[in-house]
Amino acid sequence: MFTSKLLTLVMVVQPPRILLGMKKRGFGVGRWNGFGGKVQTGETIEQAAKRELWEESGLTVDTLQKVGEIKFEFVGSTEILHVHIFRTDSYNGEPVESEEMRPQWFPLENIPYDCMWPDDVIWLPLLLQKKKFQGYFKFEGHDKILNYTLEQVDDI
Ligand SMILES: Nc1nc(NC2CC2)cc(N2CCN(C3COC3)CC2)n1
Repeated sequence: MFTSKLLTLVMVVQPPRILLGMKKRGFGVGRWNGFGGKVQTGETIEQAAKRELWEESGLTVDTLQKVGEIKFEFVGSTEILHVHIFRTDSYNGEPVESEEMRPQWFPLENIPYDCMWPDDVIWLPLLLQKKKFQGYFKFEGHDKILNYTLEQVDDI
């Protein structure tokens, strides 16, 4: 019996650069990532994505583009992480460090994949090409991908 945990992830992309945050604590600490977190009762997934982006980076956005969904399974756990992934090219404010994240701009030609979750190098290029995708990754621990599926979709 698997349970599903709804999570959000927002990638702020302003070619030729992408905004990432260094996770300072908790799940994924020490890795660069987009901004996101849990979906609270009574909010939509998109509202949660905007809230978490603001809480973690200080940025507000008018619109988010839904670009993908990825489910993550971990050997030995019955909890599936169901991550809804969004992209935005425009935002208001300036990025500020939070308790959770230290934001930094990176050139799209030099994304620090070695210091990100191992799945990112597989799906992030699709996001950057403005493709929509659906995926499933099975992890052993936090560093090893045992297997995965990733398909482009017309609607997500
Ligand atoms: N890029 C990327 N990869 C992931 N891979 C799976 C872990 C193997 C997960 C992931 N997120 C799930 C965790 N979420 C945290 C913020 O509060 C919870 C951010 C988005 N983000």
